[in-house]
Amino acid sequence: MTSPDDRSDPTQEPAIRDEILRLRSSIDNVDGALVYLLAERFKFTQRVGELKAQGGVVPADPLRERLQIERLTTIALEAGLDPAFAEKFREFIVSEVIRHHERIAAEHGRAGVLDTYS
Ligand SMILES: O=C(O)C(=O)C[C@]1(C(=O)O)C=C[C@@H](O)C=C1
Repeated sequence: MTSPDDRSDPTQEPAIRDEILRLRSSIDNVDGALVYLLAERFKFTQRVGELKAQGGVVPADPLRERLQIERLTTIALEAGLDPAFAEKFREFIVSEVIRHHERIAAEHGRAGVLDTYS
């Protein structure tokens, strides 16, 4: 498959160009893996959202998030990643999950109302 990067020629200098193109291929692999991993994560959180709605549990869990931040800060430091960036990334994903949970809870609520009157 051709990616837009294959068509973007960074420089005429062959040695530099070749290394950049090799690196871009590795970057594409990592980006693809991240998308697959995120899709897996959202499958798990979808189920958590359904269970929370079923059990009447609120979407956000601040204690769980505090533990996530502690754990990911340690991992980021070990891995040589800026922990502030790791936290921004976690927060970005978890906010989206909470939005999904809220939608699932609203749908569950509506289904509950329909059940009552059916
Ligand atoms: O673990 C949960 O309770 C979840 O709903 C999952 C999750 C997450 O995406 O990791 C999302 C929202 C909560 O605030 C905490 C964690």
